[in-house]
Formats: sequence, structure tokens, C-alpha cells
Amino acid sequence: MSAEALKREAAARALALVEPGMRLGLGTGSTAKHFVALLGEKVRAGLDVVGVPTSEATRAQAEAEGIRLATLDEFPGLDLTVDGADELDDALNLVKGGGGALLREKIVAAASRRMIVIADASKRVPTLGAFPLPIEVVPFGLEATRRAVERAIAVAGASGTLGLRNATDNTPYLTDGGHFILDARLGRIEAPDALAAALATVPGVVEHGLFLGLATGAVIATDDGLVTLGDV
Ligand SMILES: O=C[C@H](O)[C@H](O)[C@H](O)COP(=O)(O)O
Repeated sequence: MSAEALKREAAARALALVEPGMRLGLGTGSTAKHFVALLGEKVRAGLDVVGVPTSEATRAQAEAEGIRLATLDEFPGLDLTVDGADELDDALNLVKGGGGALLREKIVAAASRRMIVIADASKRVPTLGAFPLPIEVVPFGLEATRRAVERAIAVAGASGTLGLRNATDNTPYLTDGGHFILDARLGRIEAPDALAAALATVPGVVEHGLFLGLATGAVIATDDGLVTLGDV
């Protein structure tokens, strides 16, 4: 099965968790896009839900699908968020932000009673870190922040290189919040909690892509069928 077909399978399984009246967090990325498309079909068939998008891209897609949207200011507590991930381990620790949406994704996930990750099997890893860890930083003081991030990575016992993410026109990539992203190529993250704690101390770091203790379950689509982790 193609990767897209697997992503759609995982999305379809997560859709079965959606009940009428739910307040949903809508994730970002190529896997979450399948979920939003399938949800749109259900909405047009009469399902009444409200969605909080985690990016402008998801907002545009959900609007086009006819999904009623709201903000976290209107609904500070959500029932369920369904989102993709760049990596997940068996303890449901995640790396997210490959598509630059980590900040809103983390706020929405933290506001949700349940967060279900949908992924194809390529995202499941024994140890996080092969995928570069996105670290969202404010443009002001970039070089000083970059150095402080390097020190924080070292304090957490990790090592690697940091690169400023560029957009396709070769200018710095800007997130929906108007921030830059430093991608940390670490290879392995042996102590995600220590790294998350160290990064949180750096002024200028807005958020990072380690999602620890946020996902409550995962649906992973493999060629041999669906595998679930946690509470699905
Ligand atoms: O910023 C983007 C998000 O964290 C995505 O959920 C993540 O990058 C996975 O995206 P995809 O489903 O396209 O692999």
C-alpha cells in the first residue's frame, strides 16, 4: 500500500472516535489532511462538530470542507485532537513540527482531553532523534538564541548541528506565528525529558517539537493492518 493510502487508513480509524457534538483539535500535515478530508465528508453528511485548526493551512482546508471552526478562546477545552507526527516511540513521545506547526499543535494538544496520533509505520521509532528536532525561536537575537540552544542541547547530554530552516525561496521559513525554526540534527535523543527541560530555559525559544506526555493514543497503519498504542 502507498504511504498516502496508509495515512488515510490511520485517519479513517481515528475518525471512528469522533462523536456528535465533539470539540476537535485539527492537526496539520499530510496525514492530518486525510483526517480533515474524511471529517469534512461526515460533516456534509450531517455530523455536528466544531474544530480548532492548528495552522492556517488546516484552517483553509477545514473551511473548504465546510467544517465549523472555532478558537481556543471560545472553547478552551477540547474533547479530542487528531494529528500526525514526524516520529513517535512506544511511550507515545513525539517529534513534531516538520511542517512548522508545532506551536499551535502543542497548545491545541495540551488543551485536549485526548490526543490521537495518526501515522504510517515509517514514523514509529525505537528512539527519537533521527528526524531533526524543530525548535521555534523569535527572530530577535537569533544568533544569541542559537548559541544558547547549543548549550542547552549539550547540558541535556545530546549533540548535533543546528540549522535555520529556509523557505523554498531561500529566505528564513516563517511560522504562522511569525517565528523562525532551528532544526536540531541530533541523531538520537536519549533523554527527551532532559532536553525538553533544558530548551524551555532558553530565552527566545518559543517552543520545541518534543511532545512528551501529550499523546494519549496512536493509530499506526502498516502493510499488515492497523496497530494501536495507548488508549484508542
Ligand atoms: O508541523 C507539522 C506537524 O507536526 C505534522 O503533524 C508533522 O510534521 C507530520 O506531518 P506529516 O503527516 O506530513 O508527515
